[in-house]
Amino acid sequence: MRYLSSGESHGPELTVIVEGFPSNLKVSREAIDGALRRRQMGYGRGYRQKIETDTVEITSGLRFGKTLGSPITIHVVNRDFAHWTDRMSVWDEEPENNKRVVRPRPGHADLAGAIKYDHEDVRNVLERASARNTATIVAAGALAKQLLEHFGMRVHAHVVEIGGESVADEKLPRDWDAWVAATEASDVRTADEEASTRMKKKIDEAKEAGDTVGGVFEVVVVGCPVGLGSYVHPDRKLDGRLAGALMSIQAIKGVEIGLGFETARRFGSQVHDPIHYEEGRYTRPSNGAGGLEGGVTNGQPIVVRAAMKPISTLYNPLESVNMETKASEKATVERSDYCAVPAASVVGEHAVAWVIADALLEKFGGDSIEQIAERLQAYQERVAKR
Ligand SMILES: Cc1cc2nc3c(=O)[nH]c(=O)nc-3n(C[C@H](O)[C@H](O)[C@H](O)COP(=O)(O)O)c2cc1C
Ligand SMILES: C=C(O[C@@H]1CC(C(=O)O)=C[C@@H](OP(=O)(O)O)[C@H]1O)C(=O)O
Repeated sequence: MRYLSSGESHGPELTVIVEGFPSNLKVSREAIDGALRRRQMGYGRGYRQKIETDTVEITSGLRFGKTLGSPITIHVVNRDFAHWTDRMSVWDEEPENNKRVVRPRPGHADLAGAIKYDHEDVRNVLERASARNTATIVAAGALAKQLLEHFGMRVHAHVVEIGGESVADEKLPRDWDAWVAATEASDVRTADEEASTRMKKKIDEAKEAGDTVGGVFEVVVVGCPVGLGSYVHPDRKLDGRLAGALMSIQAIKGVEIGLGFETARRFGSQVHDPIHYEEGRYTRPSNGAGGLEGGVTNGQPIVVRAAMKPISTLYNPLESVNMETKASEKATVERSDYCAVPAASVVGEHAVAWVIADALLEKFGGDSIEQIAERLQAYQERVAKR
């Protein structure tokens, strides 16, 4: 299964084509729209989200709401394009009419991208580098999530840290449904109200100072069968594939699986999960591995964390250089978010769902939902005998 996305942040639309998705899954368009809405929300977002109401139009790959096995084309309109038609014209080339962006913003692809692609106007870089494109990750991932849900797997993300303010470990939710409900009710997507107040204060502080903050989110997958991914070759290791999917989200600077970086500070006996055999099945009393050993799922919940750097555009800008005159000047200020960790957690949730669904299809093949179901059931019967 693969997907390809396109679209500039202030162009007419974003497009995603999903290929290799199995046939006969009844798809909920409302669920995709719901996921897109969740991505738009969160304390610290900028004015753009008041303009956009992301919803999908699906123009291929479905018939009467069921997948056909053919490529699925999804469109998300950029409502803001209406305000940018001159500056974002696809055909007319009148750069004189354009106010060019020439003072690259530190932390963005602006400078390196302009040099790499020979652009005089940094807008030619920032339009595609923008995290607006994360709507396409969510749209494709929302399809993947529905596939996983069909087979009893659930994926959810929550925010565990913003600007150094974190959710206390003992407050990390244990009950799945209560956790999801609490996360969704929170405007910073954390189930700990007290931490949420501290996080919002940090975001307010940053906003007041013309500054920005980052944070950490966690994605959890439950119901995954043992044996997705493989230890036999580097590019088949599921831990590497998950890390790659999360790291390629804009502004993600670190990924941890299970105890992650903490493993480096502990003795082995405090890191690895003992193996027991109880009531006819293998059990693990802890999950420091975060559900992955040797790049293979071990049947425990998958737990992955990602660290997001503070938003790059600062209203109180850092020093930059005018690329035309080479004079030292302040960086360009583009309309911006102050904190997008809650939004990024929704993106991460869908990036993870995509990778897991892809691994599920690899293991169980199948062009249709029915074929996958047969193979999954046969496999689970085998696993039960081990
Ligand atoms: C959901 C989301 C929203 C973002 N919003 C903004 C924004 O409003 N302004 C900004 O400067 N950067 C924003 N970013 C981050 C930039 O896109 C990112 O810093 C830039 O692409 C470079 O990141 P990289 O070096 O990790 O690739 C956002 C990122 C995400 C995931
Ligand atoms: C548009 C989205 O995020 C954008 C990501 C972004 C960036 O530089 O990454 C910059 C901002 O763009 P604008 O200047 O148009 O407000 C954000 O709003 C979105 O998430 O839908």
